[in-house]
Amino acid sequence: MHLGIRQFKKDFEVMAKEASNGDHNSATKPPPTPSPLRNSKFFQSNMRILVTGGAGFIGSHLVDKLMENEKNEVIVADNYFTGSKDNLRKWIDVTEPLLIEVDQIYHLACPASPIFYKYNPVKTIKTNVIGTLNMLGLAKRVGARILLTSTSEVYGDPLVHPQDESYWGNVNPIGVRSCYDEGKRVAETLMFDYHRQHGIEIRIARIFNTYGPRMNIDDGRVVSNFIAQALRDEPLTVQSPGTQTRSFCYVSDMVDGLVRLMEGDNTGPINIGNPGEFTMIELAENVKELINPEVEITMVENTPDDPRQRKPDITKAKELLGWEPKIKLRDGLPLMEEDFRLRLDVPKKK
Ligand SMILES: NC(=O)c1ccc[n+]([C@@H]2O[C@H](COP(=O)([O-])OP(=O)(O)OC[C@H]3O[C@@H](n4cnc5c(N)ncnc54)[C@H](O)[C@@H]3O)[C@@H](O)[C@H]2O)c1
Ligand SMILES: O=c1ccn([C@@H]2O[C@H](COP(=O)(O)OP(=O)(O)O[C@H]3OC[C@@H](O)[C@H](O)[C@H]3O)[C@@H](O)[C@H]2O)c(=O)[nH]1
Repeated sequence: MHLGIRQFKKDFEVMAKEASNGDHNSATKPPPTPSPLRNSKFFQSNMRILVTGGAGFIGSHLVDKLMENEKNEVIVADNYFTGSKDNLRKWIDVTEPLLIEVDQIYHLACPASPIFYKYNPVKTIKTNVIGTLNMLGLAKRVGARILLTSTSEVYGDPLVHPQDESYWGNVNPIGVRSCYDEGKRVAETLMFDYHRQHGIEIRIARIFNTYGPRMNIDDGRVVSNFIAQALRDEPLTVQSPGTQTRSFCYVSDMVDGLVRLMEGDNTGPINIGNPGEFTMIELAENVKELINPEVEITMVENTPDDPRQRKPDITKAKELLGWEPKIKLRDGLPLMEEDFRLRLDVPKKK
């Protein structure tokens, strides 16, 4: 039986007080001893897992998956900037004081939609840098394994195609996206420095564009925009030139990949994404055909530094995790449509 989910509204600046980083330790320090609680009878049968950003889109699906295992106890830390309590409502059945001893940390907290991460860029970079530092401090203190959800945006506007993990990227360090992409690059650096210096068990997933039910209707990312527009009979806004590409992964495939990475033996970074690549015009045409053949497609202005191409090389994920995505874009879009129809109250025409 699971003990229920403990959920608290938390910001990493507050969390700083709880997680001692202990940066005075030298490079020769042996790995930290896992929390002694791990060996107790109770905790052998119960894995305690912290999910930061667990009220968000990917995070809440990950929580659902982790809660399928009745021995797991899941704790969520989220400040509800882009996440919502509704995403977790079915799990909130127990309110207890927070146990800050955990075995695993899935560190997702960070706004992911460009509109939201650019809204308060200083906060975005603080979340990525200070937030990750604090979670690493917590991992170090309790001996937990920590997984960071990094991003394909670490490759910037890539000059190598498709992108494999050895590519160092082409990122504008002073651009409007850098709070996010440079923020995630520093987060990766911190993960590896804590691993090398303090022996922390780390996992890094480089997530490529993920879509599915529960995305915020007005999240601003392309798949949710197009589906909401198609259902509202509004033109699909393709940002120019429309030939830029993305590769879209369905959320259940993503969550499966994240759990495999956490449970496996490889630190990563490992690309997790679906290599099916589409231009934004092709995506709009697919949404039009599948959801609303009457809807218009219109070309609008783009934002600065928009990557022109993006497609994961997933050789590493296949070989090291035995993972590959199962759900094609044309099968995933109708699943998301169903969820958006319910939330927008637009029934399917007969
Ligand atoms: N969805 C994608 O396509 C994608 C692609 C690459 C990487 N990622 C990464 O995966 C993670 C989850 O993405 P998502 O799509 O679920 O985004 P999301 O915006 O739906 O979820 C992010 C969650 O983090 C919370 N959060 C933000 N700042 C916080 C802070 N300072 N303290 C506590 N909580 C905070 C938000 O309230 C939200 O619940 C992010 O780290 C993102 O960078 C996502
Ligand atoms: O209405 C829209 C929105 C977006 N777009 C285009 O669609 C493409 C994808 O844009 P999105 O805003 O969905 O997302 P991006 O690919 O730019 O960034 C994404 O990928 C990396 C992740 O870390 C981020 O979470 C996510 O924001 C871009 O080329 C953008 O110009 C449209 O054509 N129309």
